[in-house]
Amino acid sequence: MAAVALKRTGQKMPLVGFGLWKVNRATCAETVYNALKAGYRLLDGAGDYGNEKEAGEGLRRAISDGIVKREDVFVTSKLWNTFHAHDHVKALAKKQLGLWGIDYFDLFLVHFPISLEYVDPSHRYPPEWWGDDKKVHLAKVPFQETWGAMEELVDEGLVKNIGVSNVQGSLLIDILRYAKYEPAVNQVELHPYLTQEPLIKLCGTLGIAITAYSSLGPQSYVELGADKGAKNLLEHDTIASIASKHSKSHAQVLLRWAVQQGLAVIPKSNNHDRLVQNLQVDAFQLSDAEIKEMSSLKAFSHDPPDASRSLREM
Ligand SMILES: NC(=O)C1=CN([C@@H]2O[C@H](COP(=O)(O)OP(=O)(O)OC[C@H]3O[C@@H](n4cnc5c(N)ncnc54)[C@H](OP(=O)(O)O)[C@@H]3O)[C@@H](O)[C@H]2O)C=CC1
Repeated sequence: MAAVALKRTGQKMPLVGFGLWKVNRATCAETVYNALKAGYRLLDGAGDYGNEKEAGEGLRRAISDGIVKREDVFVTSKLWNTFHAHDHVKALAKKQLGLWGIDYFDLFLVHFPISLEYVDPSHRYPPEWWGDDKKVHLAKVPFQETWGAMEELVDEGLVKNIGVSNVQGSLLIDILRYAKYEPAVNQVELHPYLTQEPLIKLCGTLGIAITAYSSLGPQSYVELGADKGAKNLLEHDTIASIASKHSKSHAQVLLRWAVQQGLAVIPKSNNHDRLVQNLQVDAFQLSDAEIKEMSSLKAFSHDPPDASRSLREM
């Protein structure tokens, strides 16, 4: 499977992985087991997804059945916004590793570059480990403090690589000024409606790999201009026509568009046939003209996610 070598460690990150957001908790262990059996070698989880325990069960069952070894699977997890303070970072990473039942993450990302930190000292470790936003008082933790704690996770062997998510250019450049270990990955929303060209260029220059999420299109495409003719990307005529030329599904064409640009993708599906189909994006090639045509759909794009937007959405 195609992979990208991460800076500093040189570890290979598969370009196609399995996303765990909204994977039903009740069937998550089975889904993860089946994803590994089907050939996925990257699992993209997060504390916020609420299914890491079940994902870990699926992974450990696949290991004990001899389908994979731990070192064959690239496991990503993320630090949620309420745990940016120095002491919370390690506590959370350890808690999440415990849920998975593994002793290291291949990649640990700061989920959003905003912090909603508990300021009440009696809530040093909040009762609900993913946080109860009603009890949170906004207390901005300087990103440098969070990043320093992320670096300590590397030094202690709890994580192999560290990175960020939903980060735009200015903060990336800021991190480089104080980082002992530069971010290896930036995970962002990226698809033909939100092509993120300046960010791709910047990350390319800095040697930071990009993982694209929502590759099959934004969930909120209506906000992007349904009134101006914007369509669900999966149903867009341009995608349909390219897919039919290659005898591939619309989803495969959307995933191929990213992978062919060297971007990793992490499609999620609760449906086994779609899960299998999403892995099969290596056996065909889009032409440069097709990539360009798809990228031109960005006419309906919205501003990249930023801290204020993310805050509003929580
Ligand atoms: N860092 C961050 O802030 C974020 C990270 N992510 C990560 O990215 C992953 C993927 O992103 P996500 O936004 O979930 O969206 P995707 O683009 O992967 O999927 C969107 C929906 O498309 C459906 N789908 C999947 N495969 C196919 C197919 N072949 N044909 C038709 N429909 C299909 C799925 O429904 P069904 O299950 O019914 O198949 C799914 O709910 C997440 O699981 C998560 O790991 C996501 C959002 C934010």
